[in-house]
Amino acid sequence: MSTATTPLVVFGPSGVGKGTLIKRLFADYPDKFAFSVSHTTRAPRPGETDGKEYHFVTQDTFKSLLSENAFIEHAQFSSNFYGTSVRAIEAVQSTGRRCILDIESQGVRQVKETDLHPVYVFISPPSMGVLRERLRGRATDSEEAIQKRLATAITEISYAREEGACDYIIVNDDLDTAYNKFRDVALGNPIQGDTLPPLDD
Ligand SMILES: Nc1ncnc2c1ncn2[C@@H]1O[C@H](COP(=O)(O)OP(=O)(O)OP(=O)(O)O)[C@@H](O)[C@H]1O
Repeated sequence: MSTATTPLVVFGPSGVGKGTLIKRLFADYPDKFAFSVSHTTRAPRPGETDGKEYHFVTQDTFKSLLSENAFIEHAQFSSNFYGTSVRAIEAVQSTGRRCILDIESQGVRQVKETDLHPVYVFISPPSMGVLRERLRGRATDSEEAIQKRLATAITEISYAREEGACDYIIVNDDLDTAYNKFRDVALGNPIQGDTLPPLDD
């Protein structure tokens, strides 16, 4: 299968730099990569267009799509449902682009049950201390929200330690070094992956 048809799943704790890496990839290769458009039951925010940021659907529609196995992964955040449909991935593939999925380990586990067979990349922080500093430096969350994200980070990291959880581990310490590795994986070039740091600090 060519890389244009094999999706790339990117996961890792919140604040590790997934968005930073993906944004740079999209900027460098605007015609090669894209996110799929997810479904959500949450209301559109001002400026959001149906089919662009999300496919906005009702709870009933979401449930019927779910029962038709339309989603390769889905999750609930507060009272809203979010899901990635097979068709949304196919829509990206039909443009000749590689589909990038930025999801949590809960979603990764679900994708593993499907016949999608993507490439899985785990983005690791160099240490828990650095992750904490990045979350604080981003200054988008309260200290309480940061503590919650750090607790969730433990779940993400312990999943990455499981046998066969990921094809590649990239430690996002120096951004350019991590990006070069990430770009190579995204372009379908094999890399020497990193080993997971102890992350016991
Ligand atoms: N290698 C790096 N060195 C220093 N700072 C970095 C590095 N990579 C990312 N950052 C910074 O860390 C912060 C978190 O990055 P980012 O928002 O991309 O994380 P994320 O994994 O996408 O988080 P979320 O899952 O919550 O969206 C940002 O302020 C970003 O600029």
